Amino acid sequence: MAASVDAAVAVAPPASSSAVDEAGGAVEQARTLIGALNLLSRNLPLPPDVLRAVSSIYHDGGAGDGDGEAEKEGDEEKEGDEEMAAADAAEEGCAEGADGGAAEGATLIEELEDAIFKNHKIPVSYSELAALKEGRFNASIQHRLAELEGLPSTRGEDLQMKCLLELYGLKLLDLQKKVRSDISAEYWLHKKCAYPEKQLFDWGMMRIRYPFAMYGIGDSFLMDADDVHRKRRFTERMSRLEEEEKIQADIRKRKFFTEILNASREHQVQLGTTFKQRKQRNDGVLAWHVRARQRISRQEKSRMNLLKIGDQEAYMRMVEESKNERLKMLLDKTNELLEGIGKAVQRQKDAEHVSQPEGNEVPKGSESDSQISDIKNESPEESPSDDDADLPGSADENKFNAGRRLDFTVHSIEEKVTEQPSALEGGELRPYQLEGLQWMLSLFNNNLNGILADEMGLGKTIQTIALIAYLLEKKEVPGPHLIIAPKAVLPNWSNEFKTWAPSIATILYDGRPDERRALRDKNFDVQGLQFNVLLTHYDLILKDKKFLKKVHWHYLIVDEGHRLKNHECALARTLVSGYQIRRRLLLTGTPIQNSLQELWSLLNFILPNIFNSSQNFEEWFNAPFACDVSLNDEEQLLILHRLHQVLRPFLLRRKKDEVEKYLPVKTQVILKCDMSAWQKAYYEQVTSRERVALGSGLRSKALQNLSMQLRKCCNHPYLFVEHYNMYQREEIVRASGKFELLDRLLPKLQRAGHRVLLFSQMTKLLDVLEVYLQMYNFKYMRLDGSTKTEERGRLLADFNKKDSEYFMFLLSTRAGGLGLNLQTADTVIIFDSDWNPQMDQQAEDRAHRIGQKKEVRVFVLVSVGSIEEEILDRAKQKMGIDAKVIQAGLFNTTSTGQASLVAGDPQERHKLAGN
Ligand SMILES: Nc1ncnc2c1ncn2[C@@H]1O[C@H](COP(=O)(O)OP(=O)(O)OP(=O)(O)O)[C@@H](O)[C@H]1O
Repeated sequence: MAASVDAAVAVAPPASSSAVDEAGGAVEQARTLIGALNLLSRNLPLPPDVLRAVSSIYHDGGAGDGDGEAEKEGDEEKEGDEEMAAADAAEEGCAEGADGGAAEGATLIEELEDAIFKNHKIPVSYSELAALKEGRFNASIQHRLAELEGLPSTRGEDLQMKCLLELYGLKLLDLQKKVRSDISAEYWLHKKCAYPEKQLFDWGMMRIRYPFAMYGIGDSFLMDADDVHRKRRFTERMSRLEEEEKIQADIRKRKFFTEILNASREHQVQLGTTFKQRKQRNDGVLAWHVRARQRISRQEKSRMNLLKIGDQEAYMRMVEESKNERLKMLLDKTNELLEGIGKAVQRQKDAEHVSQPEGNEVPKGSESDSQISDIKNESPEESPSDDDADLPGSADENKFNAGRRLDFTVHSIEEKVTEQPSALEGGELRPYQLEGLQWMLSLFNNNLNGILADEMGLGKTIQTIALIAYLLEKKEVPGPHLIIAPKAVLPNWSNEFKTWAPSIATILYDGRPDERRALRDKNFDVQGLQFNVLLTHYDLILKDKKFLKKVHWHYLIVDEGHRLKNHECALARTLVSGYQIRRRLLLTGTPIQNSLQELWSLLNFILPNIFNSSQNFEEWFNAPFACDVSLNDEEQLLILHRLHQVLRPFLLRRKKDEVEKYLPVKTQVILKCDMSAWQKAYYEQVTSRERVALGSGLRSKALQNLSMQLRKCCNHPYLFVEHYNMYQREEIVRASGKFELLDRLLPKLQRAGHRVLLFSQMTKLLDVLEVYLQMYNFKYMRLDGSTKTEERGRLLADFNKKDSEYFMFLLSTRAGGLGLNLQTADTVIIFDSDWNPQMDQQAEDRAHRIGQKKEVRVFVLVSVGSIEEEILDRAKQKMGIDAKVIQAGLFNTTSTGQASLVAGDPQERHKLAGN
């Protein structure tokens, strides 16, 4: 205890000069301290007043200031031990040179401090304690340094050296601490950062350096005291680690984002490449489709071109190559039809061959002999028959040239006509007329019948007369031939026969019954027939069937053959069933008037064994005209071409602009006129009244009647009143818009030297017109259904004669539109249009025909806002069918291939004939 007190005294700070002034206080403090130490050495608790005094002394700074202390931290970490060892070493060194009780005194002081702190009621924080210890430690170092520096140099050399070493060692203490701390931190960081995944765990362990069990409950103060340095270091390290970690996290983040960025860039590049590839692929596919479409449309175009130029074989080859199943099916079906027709034709020819072995039909011309002999010498077995499926060439080839094969089958026996028969005296046949004659002769030679369908005014009458003359002259076929024509046309026929072939005996079988009986008595005598040709009209075919059917007619020629457009009509039935006729020839300028059905009826009439089913025909060929069948342009054209192939061998049609190049043109002008107030009132009344009538059930009749009444309104109101003569001259014009227009037009036409044909559907209107023309002193003639046959001839002759005084010819469209030659007129007025546009066209062509020298003007009068506008529209539609079927058909001889076959390679003929 004494030692402790001494030590306490020894380590007590030396008294300064100022302290001397307070010496009393210091003595007192020393006493207090000594008393306290005595108590403590006996393990007695410090009374509160002593403790307070000691505390106050201590806190006033006296106790710890300048003390050279050394800490003992037995369980401290290595670094702590090293520090303490260094401190101890320093203290040991000092002890040798100074008094050795200083360390012991310091220990007592520490114990005293600890006791004070233990008994201190106010808790001392860990940091305060740490700071206290640190302060004590530093003070002892400073104290020792001062001691060492203050030592006299007179001591022994060894001691002097030791003291110097200690002095330098202590001076290096701070540096040593710093170096050690840096090295350990670096080492730790290096170690920890090498295994970043362990960091969290290690950090946790660092924070809980010792297990809690090592400290007793309530030893938190102690724990804190132990950890003070460690925590500080840890705090530093932590902050460094955190910093490092932050940097690492930042680096990782950057790396991560860089990777993401790179990946996204890579992805973008990849996407770009993929898009590029996909685009390339899509572009390729698109380009392929475009090319395919272009190829298809090119193919379509070239197929259409082939169709248009009529190269069926090349066309069909292209269709075969294409993958168009629909076209193939159409071709196959129509091919079947063509094959069927071809076989039927062959059957008919064979049958005729057998039944007429004497063969009037065999050509006798020297030129044709060689061509025909082969066929003539053929036995029936050798000739191509319907069941000869083994015609040369592959089935495909047969399919490709089915049209040509049909053509050849029909016209297999050819006879070239180079000059007209000498009996034809009236003029010289034009080249196309000679071709027409040759075509008709070909049908005759092949035991077949046909339709001569040249445009009106191209000389069908003359060509027929030429055929009859040729048969008489070259074939020794004198007839008898029966020519049936509309009554109005009979005089024309009679005149043409007289003009062109006066040597051919012709009788015009017409007139009253007694006149006809007289004719029969004269010409049908027991020795035979006294005529070559009998001309009559349709009515008498029915009326005088009893007599006429007894004759074996060689040729039946029906002019205006479209009369037979209904194969069920009485005339057709009578001719087919009641008459003995070997050959039939139809003449018509308008083979199609309304529908394809009509055309089939004509074909059925001329060749009933071949065109025996309208069903197939219509099924396949009516499609382009049916509203409910959807066909594209090519399909329509194809069907029309196939139809033309069927028709071509049996139908010959030439158009004026093709063959009569010098014929002046015909122009049509539609003149629209307003109706007068009177006409409009009537028009209104008719429509409202008929509307009421329509409700009563008689719909179609009412409609027909309505149409007729409306057309009357459009023409003239006088058609509704009885005594129009009572009106004044001006009234007749003012009452009708069309008359007003005529009133302005006619004087001009007359002054300009034109001559006018005026056609109307209504004879009553012709009456009104007559009144008007008389009022104005226009010279006119009139022809309608009531005009007698002999009178008609005279009228035509008077009108056509040179310097005729007649300015106008009034004609009813029905009676005057057919067969008349009125080419001395150059103006045609269609006062009211027919529902059938072909009727109007026939009327127009009375003037526009061979012999016409001037341009022909056609004026069509139409009342504005009336039914007549609808009639015009309908007319256009109907003309469309005609344009498709007939006009586009190239039914001239060159396009039939017939001419080319005649002139062509004999091998080709043989090939087609199957020989
Ligand atoms: N080769 C010719 N030389 C001179 N005139 C001709 C010739 N051919 C025809 N004609 C004349 O042309 C006119 C019309 O001839 P044709 O009456 O035979 O025609 P079409 O075709 O029968 O007419 P439509 O169909 O109207 O009855 C007639 O006056 C006729 O005399």
